[in-house]
Order: sequence, then structure tokens, then C-alpha cells
Amino acid sequence: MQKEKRKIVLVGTGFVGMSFAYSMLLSGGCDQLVLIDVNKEKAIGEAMDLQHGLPYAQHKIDIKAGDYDECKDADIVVITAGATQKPGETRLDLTITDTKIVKSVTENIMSSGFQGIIVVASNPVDLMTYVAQKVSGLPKHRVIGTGTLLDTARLRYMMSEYLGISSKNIHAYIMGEHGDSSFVPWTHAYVGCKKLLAILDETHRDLNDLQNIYVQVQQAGYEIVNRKKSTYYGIGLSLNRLCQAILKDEHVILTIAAYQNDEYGQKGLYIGVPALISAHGVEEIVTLDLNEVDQQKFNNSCETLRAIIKDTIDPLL
Ligand SMILES: NC(=O)C1=CN([C@@H]2O[C@H](COP(=O)(O)OP(=O)(O)OC[C@H]3O[C@@H](n4cnc5c(N)ncnc54)[C@H](O)[C@@H]3O)[C@@H](O)[C@H]2O)C=CC1
Ligand SMILES: CC(=O)C(=O)O
Repeated sequence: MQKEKRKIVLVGTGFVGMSFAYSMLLSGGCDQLVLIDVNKEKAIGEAMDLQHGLPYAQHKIDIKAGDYDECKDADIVVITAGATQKPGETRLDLTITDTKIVKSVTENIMSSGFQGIIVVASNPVDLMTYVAQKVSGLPKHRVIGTGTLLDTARLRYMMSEYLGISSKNIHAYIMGEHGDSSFVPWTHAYVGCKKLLAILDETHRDLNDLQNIYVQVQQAGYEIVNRKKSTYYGIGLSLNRLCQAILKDEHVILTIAAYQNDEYGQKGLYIGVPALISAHGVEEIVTLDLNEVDQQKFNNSCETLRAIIKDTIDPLL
């Protein structure tokens, strides 16, 4: 992005939003950060708290609480407003509450004249990205959900621990819903430039280990919610990574929720896939030649989301 000042507006100053804001402050990833929340006092308090740390931060950022008119010239609006899962709930259980919140937030954003990129983290994130796009009317490549970005980070961390190799060299991706029907296309996983499955074979490791790692990734959100009620640092850093990719026009491949236009035989919904991210948003979806089993998993994930869009979301929009 060629603008002099890189501006982000954050809507939702709860745990997720403020973990993102704090990581933005540490990385100096933008020049202006505006905080919006339905609870205005909270947004003001959070802005004050961050401002007071600025003398010890490496980067100067103009941080303030504000209103939706601030979205007009923003490069990115990040939506983290929403309800959190209670122990025993799935992300999909948040659908009705968060559809109403994301709809009203998106209407407010668009009434400012906003023309940038919307990034959504509110859950269920694939569906809330659909809501934000439908309500905003923005081009589909300029509305992006965090999708399986956090799940992929969890996978890379766990694989790195398992193999004793830096997560930077783990090129493995979680695809599908950010939720229970996600999956890993293991045949497309690499460690450095070598196929993961070949490494496992050569080192006499058990294929079941991979399945155990996937289950730990899939259950990670629940495990954390059970222990500390919500998860936020991981998604805060994931949001930071995605916003950096956009603001720096990185052309980097990240697994995010992108609108499907038949790249994987599915249309009309957002879901987690590897995609090339630049200042334009989603430049293109990276298509993998999925084997039959993985394609079936992807289709199942899409069917789960599609049914909720039809029965629950579309009637609310
Ligand atoms: N995509 C992902 O990987 C992850 C997503 N999440 C999701 O992020 C969302 C936020 O989670 P937390 O920050 O932990 O929740 P939180 O309860 O700490 O914060 C939510 C914030 O949204 C605000 N809010 C609610 N309605 C609003 C509205 N209409 N307009 C503006 N602000 C509004 C609340 O006042 C509150 O400050 C949830 O939907 C959660 O499920 C959480 C973790 C990971
Ligand atoms: C809460 C959530 O979506 C996660 O931590 O994966």
C-alpha cells in the first residue's frame, strides 16, 4: 500500500482485539490505530492504557478511541466484536449472536464510505466473513477471514516440537472450516523442501503421530477455553501477521477464509484455503490437487457451513 500513513481501525476491544492491538504496538505494523467498541468507555480505557506504554515501545503509533467515521480513510478494518464460546459450546453455537453483531458493525463501517479491506476474526469466522462481505457489498477478495490461520500456526508449532525443526520450515496447512470439520492435506506438507511423508518413512515415525497432532490442533481452542475461558494471544498474532501481509503488499501464502469460486469445486461461501495475500487482499487461491479423501473432507466442511448459511444466516441478512 503506497499511502504515507497506514491506518487500521479495530472494532471490538475485548481480549482478541486488544491482543491484536498490543502485538501491533510491539511490531510497529501501522501508523494509526483507532479502537471502536459498543462499550465506548472500554475503548477509551484500552486506548489510554496502550498510549501510556508508547514511551517504551520501539515504534510510534497514533492510538486513539474513535467512532465509525474513522473508517473512511482506513486501509483495514479488523472486526473482533462478538461473543465467546462457553465451555461445551462450539464456534457454530455463536452464529446467531455474532451474525447480528457483525451485520450491524459492517453497516456502520460502510456508512463511513470505507473502501479498504475488512479482516474478520469473530466466530464462527468463515460464516462471519460471509456476513461482512454480503452486508458490505465490497469485492469478495477485499473481505478476508482469519479462517484456519490460527489452526495452521498451531499445527506448525506442534510439528516443529515433534520434529525438532523450526516452525519456519514447516510448510503444512490446515484447510476447511475454522472448527471441527477442518483437516490437513498431509500429502501436500513439506519440511523445508522435503515431503513430510517421506521424512516420516525415513525416520521410522508412526503415521498415527500426525493424526494425534491434528486432533490436538482441532481441540486446542476447546482446551484453552476450558482452562482460561477464551483464547486470544494466538489469534492476536495471527491477525497481526495477516494485516502485515496486506499493508506490506507481501504476496505471501497464508491459510485464510477466502471466497470460493470453484477453485476446489465449491462456490458461494468463505472457507479456509491457502491463498496469496497482497495489498489487494486475496490475489489468488492456491489450488492443491487434493486426493479423494481430502476432497471429501473439504466438501463436508463446505456442506456444514452452507447449511447454516441457508437456514440461519441468510434469513437474518
Ligand atoms: N478466528 C479465531 O481464530 C478466533 C476468534 N475468536 C472470536 O473473536 C471474538 C471476540 O472474542 P473476545 O475478544 O475473546 O471476546 P470479548 O468478549 O473479550 O470481546 C468482545 C468485544 O466485542 C464488543 N462488542 C460486542 N458487540 C459489539 C458491537 N455491536 N459493536 C462493537 N463492539 C461490540 C464487546 O463490547 C467486547 O469488548 C469472538 O467471536 C471469538 O469467538 C476468538 C479466538 C480465536
Ligand atoms: C476460540 C477459537 O476460535 C480458537 O481459539 O481457535
